[in-house]
Amino acid sequence: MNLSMMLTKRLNDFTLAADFSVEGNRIGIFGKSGGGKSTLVNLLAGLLTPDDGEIVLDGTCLFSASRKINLPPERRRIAMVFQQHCLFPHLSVRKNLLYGFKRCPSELRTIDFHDLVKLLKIDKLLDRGVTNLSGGEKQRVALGRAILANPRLLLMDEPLSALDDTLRFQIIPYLKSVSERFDIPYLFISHSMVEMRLMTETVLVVEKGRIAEQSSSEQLARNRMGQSPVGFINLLELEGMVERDGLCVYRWPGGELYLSGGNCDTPAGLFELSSKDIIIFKRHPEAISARNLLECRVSSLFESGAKIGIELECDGGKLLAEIVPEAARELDIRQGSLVHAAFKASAFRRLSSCESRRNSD
Ligand SMILES: Nc1ncnc2c1ncn2[C@@H]1O[C@H](COP(=O)(O)OP(=O)(O)OP(=O)(O)O)[C@@H](O)[C@H]1O
Repeated sequence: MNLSMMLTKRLNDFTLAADFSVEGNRIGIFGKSGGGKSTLVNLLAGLLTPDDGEIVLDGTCLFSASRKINLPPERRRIAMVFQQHCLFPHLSVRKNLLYGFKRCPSELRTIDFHDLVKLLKIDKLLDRGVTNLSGGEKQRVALGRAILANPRLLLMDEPLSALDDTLRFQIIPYLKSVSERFDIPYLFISHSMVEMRLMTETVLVVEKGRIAEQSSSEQLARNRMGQSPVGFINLLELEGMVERDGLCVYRWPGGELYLSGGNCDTPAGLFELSSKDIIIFKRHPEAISARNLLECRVSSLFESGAKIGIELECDGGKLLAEIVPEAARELDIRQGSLVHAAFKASAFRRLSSCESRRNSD
C-alpha cells in the first residue's frame, strides 16, 4: 500500500495539518489522546472532508481540493473496525457478516466466507445472536464483517482498547493473520507502544495535529525508552515450560529463564520484561538473589532521553536493558563488552499464552 496525505482540516480550535507519504502493509498511527489520530483516519475514510489538499491511495486520488475530487466513503473501499464493534444487535453473527459481503460489488467478492470464519474461529457462532458474545468474539465478528467487504485498506481505530489485557493479546494474531491471508493492508491506531510493535512495521506519530515522526515501530520504542515510565518492553516468546522448585522454567536459546507468579499455567507464551528490570554487572556477581543471570555481549549502545539503552546478546537471545549515563561510564560499557545481566523471576508478565497465538495458524 502506498498512501500520501497532504491536507489541512480545521475543527473549531483544532487544526490537523498532515503531510506524509508512507508505504507498507502494516502501518501504525500512534500518539496521545487528542493529537488528531481519529481525525486523520476519518479524513482518509471520507467521513470528514479536508479544507484543502490531496489524498492519494495506491495511485487513486480519493480527494483533491484543486481538482475538485471527493470520492464518497462507499467508493473508497476502505473498511473500518472501531473500539466499539458496532455490530447490529438484532442480527445473528452470520447476518452481521453477510452485511459486509453484500456491501461489496459482486465482481470484488473474492473473500471466501468459510475460509474467513474458520480463520477467525467464529464458524461455530454463526447462528448465535451477537449480544451475548464475549468482547473478543464480537471484535472478531466485526473484523470478519469488515474483511468480507474486500476493502483495499482496513482502518482499525483502537480496536483493542475496549478489551481487557488477556483478550487484547489474544486478538492481535487474528488481526494480523487475516490481513496477511487476504492481502489487505491496514492502518492501525493505538496509543499503546506494545500494540504498535506487535501489529505494525512503520509508525506515524501524530502530535498536536502534525505528523511529528515516522519510523519503524522498534525504532520508535527505542527512541521513547528514556521518557517512558515503563522503559522498553522486551517481548519474549518462551516455550517448553517445566516446573522446578516452585518456579516455572522456560527454554532460552542457550539456557533457561526462571519465571514466577501466574506464569506457570501455560507451556508457552508471549511475555514482557522491562528494560528497567535488568541489572547489569561488569563481572560475575558472587551471589545474587535474582533467579536469572545471563552472560551477555553488548551489541550496541544508544541514547534515549536521560538513559542509555544497551542491546545485549545473551546466550543466543536478545535483550534490551537501560542504565543511566553515569553507570555506563563507571562500568566502562562499550560495544563488544562482556557483561552479566540479572533479573528477577517475578519481573515477567505474560501477555498471551501459546494457545491463543496458535489461533493464527
Ligand atoms: N467534530 C469535531 N468538532 C470539533 N472538534 C473536534 C471534532 N472532532 C475532533 N475534534 C477535536 O480534535 C482534536 C483531535 O481529536 P481526535 O479524536 O482526532 O484525536 P485522537 O488522537 O484520535 O484522540 P483519542 O486517542 O482520544 O481518540 C481533539 O481536540 C478533539 O476535541
